[in-house]
Amino acid sequence: MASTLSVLAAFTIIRSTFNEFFPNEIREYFWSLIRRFSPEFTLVIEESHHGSGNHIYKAAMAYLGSHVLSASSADGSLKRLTVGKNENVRQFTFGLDRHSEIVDFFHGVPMKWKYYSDVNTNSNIQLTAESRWYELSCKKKHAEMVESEYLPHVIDMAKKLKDRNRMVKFHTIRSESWCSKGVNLEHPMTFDTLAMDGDHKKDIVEDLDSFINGKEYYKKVGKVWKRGYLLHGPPGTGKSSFIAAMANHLNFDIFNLNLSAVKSDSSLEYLLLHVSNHSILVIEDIDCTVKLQNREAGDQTASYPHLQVTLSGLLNAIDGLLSCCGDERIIVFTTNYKDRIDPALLRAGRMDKHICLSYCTFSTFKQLAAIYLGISNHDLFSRIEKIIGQIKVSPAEVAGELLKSKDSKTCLEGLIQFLESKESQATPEKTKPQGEDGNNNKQEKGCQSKASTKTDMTNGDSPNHNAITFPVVGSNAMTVGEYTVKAELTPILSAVLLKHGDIVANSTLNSMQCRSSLLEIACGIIQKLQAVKLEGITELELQSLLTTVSDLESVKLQISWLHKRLDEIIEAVQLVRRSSTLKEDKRKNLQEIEMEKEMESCHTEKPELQKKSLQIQKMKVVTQKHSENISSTEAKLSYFHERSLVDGLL
Ligand SMILES: Nc1ncnc2c1ncn2[C@@H]1O[C@H](COP(=O)(O)OP(=O)(O)OP(=O)(O)O)[C@@H](O)[C@H]1O
Repeated sequence: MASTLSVLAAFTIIRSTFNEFFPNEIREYFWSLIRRFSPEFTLVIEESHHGSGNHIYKAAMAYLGSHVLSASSADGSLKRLTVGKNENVRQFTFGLDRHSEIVDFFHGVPMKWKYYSDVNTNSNIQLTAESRWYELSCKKKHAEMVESEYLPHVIDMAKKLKDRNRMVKFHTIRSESWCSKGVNLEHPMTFDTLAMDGDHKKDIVEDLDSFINGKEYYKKVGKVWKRGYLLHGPPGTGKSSFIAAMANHLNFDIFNLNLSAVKSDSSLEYLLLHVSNHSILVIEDIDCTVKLQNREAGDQTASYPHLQVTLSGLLNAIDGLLSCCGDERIIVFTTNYKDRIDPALLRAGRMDKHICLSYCTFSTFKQLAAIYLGISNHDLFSRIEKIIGQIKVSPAEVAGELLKSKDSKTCLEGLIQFLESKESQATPEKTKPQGEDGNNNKQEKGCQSKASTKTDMTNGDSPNHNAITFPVVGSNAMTVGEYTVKAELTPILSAVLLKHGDIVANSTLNSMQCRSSLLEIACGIIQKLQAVKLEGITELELQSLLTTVSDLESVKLQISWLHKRLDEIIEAVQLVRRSSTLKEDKRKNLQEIEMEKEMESCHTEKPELQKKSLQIQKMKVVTQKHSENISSTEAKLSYFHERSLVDGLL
């Protein structure tokens, strides 16, 4: 290589001396003669090609940029390099300086690259334009290899280098189209810092890698190059963190699609059509953002009539448009309730991988301790192991405790206290809701949730509110058909029997007295819901009602419709809480932005200014996300604000 370069250097000197003494026409003639008899051939790769950007030029720039630094330090022949960086890349990018040369070896064949630029001045219109080009030279006998192998290799490598170095962007929608630029996603989560049980992490990373390296495979088997992931599990178990880790691993942009802000199926199609390649399309809380409730569970439209995107609209958009107008795309759905999603959405080919992120096990805790505290063992671990297996605590809660101090012992003691207080707050076995997150009575299928006997009720409800009394058949009883219930409940019972048929007909209890009591309890729940507004009932009260409904279902009372409605109301109550937290966060953020702006005006030094602007930008993004979440939450809540809690049930 050294000798090749010294020959090249000598050749350059002769060439420039020659250029000084002879006019242009003679020089041109001379070089054309040389070229005719030369064993070499040269490709000129100009910056623009037929009036538009030349992809090969751009690829050469990126490809050579990755070689120049090592070439210059290897033999010192390259004395001048260009270097640069902007907000769209992670690392410095290097390049060949004007009239510099580099030799790249491909299958042992030297490929000579030289970079040129020239300024052309048009004196008539006083316009100057710089033209830039690369010249790639090699022996004529390798011309075919250059075309069929080397240039594709340069393009392929350039793409990989570019993908590796680009900043991951986060895109959101505004007024039903994607915000134009997206913001840099500088989320630090990676698969190394994400705690997960067992070998799941390894499997997932392998799955992602085989997906991005699978272009040829997908082509061969005639499949569109896309993959769907369903992330399910209770709040705070790392679903969003998982998406960030995915984006960082693949260096893919995230397109966060808030379906409740999309007004129609055709708007959805438009949005999906404008998601770029090499990206992750995220649809969070899929179970409650569109009319996608499990079709088998009954009428969907009654539940959330304000939502516009339909299940078939979503299926069409995913299968139709994504299939033919994009490449290398990942689509991620998240939900806290997998069993509420229609099976059509979950089938392989749409959601290829279902990943459950569940409550913290001892193994997850140990990973968090290693990540947050840098320890793999401690005397206090055995106490934590004992409690953590008994309660439902999310990794987010554990991580929060581990962040409180830099001292491991203090953190672990704090965590033990926290776990113990959760354990003591939990509702007793008899009234516990059975759902995975303690808020939903259904156990998530396919999710390794812990066999917990406790529930997390952190909404400040007093345990006394749990005591709901039901009417008992007494002297003021009246009959409806064969059943006798308290007089005030007869209108409800009549309406129930009319709308849902004889819901007690299949009950395992045979006596009319028992059956009447079951009906009376069910009607009592409806009466209770009729009498209150969303704000007038606590989550704990609702959980208690739900437990009763489950008991009634266990003796085959057909009231899945009531169960479903209670689930929805509980979710709405949680949304109310979430909405007020978001509003508070947003308020604080806006305050902080104002303060940062003031401080920005006090800083005159450029780096400080940039830092402040960056902080403000980040906070604006968070605030924007909060606003979107608040409006989607309010949209969901408006249904219950405008109606009775039992609207449509009777
Ligand atoms: N598995 C995990 N490993 C490491 N950290 C975690 C994990 N799960 C949660 N965390 C921590 O908790 C925080 C909140 O978690 P995250 O937002 O990812 O949960 P989520 O499941 O998306 O919650 P939600 O359903 O409420 O949106 C994260 O920023 C992270 O610090």
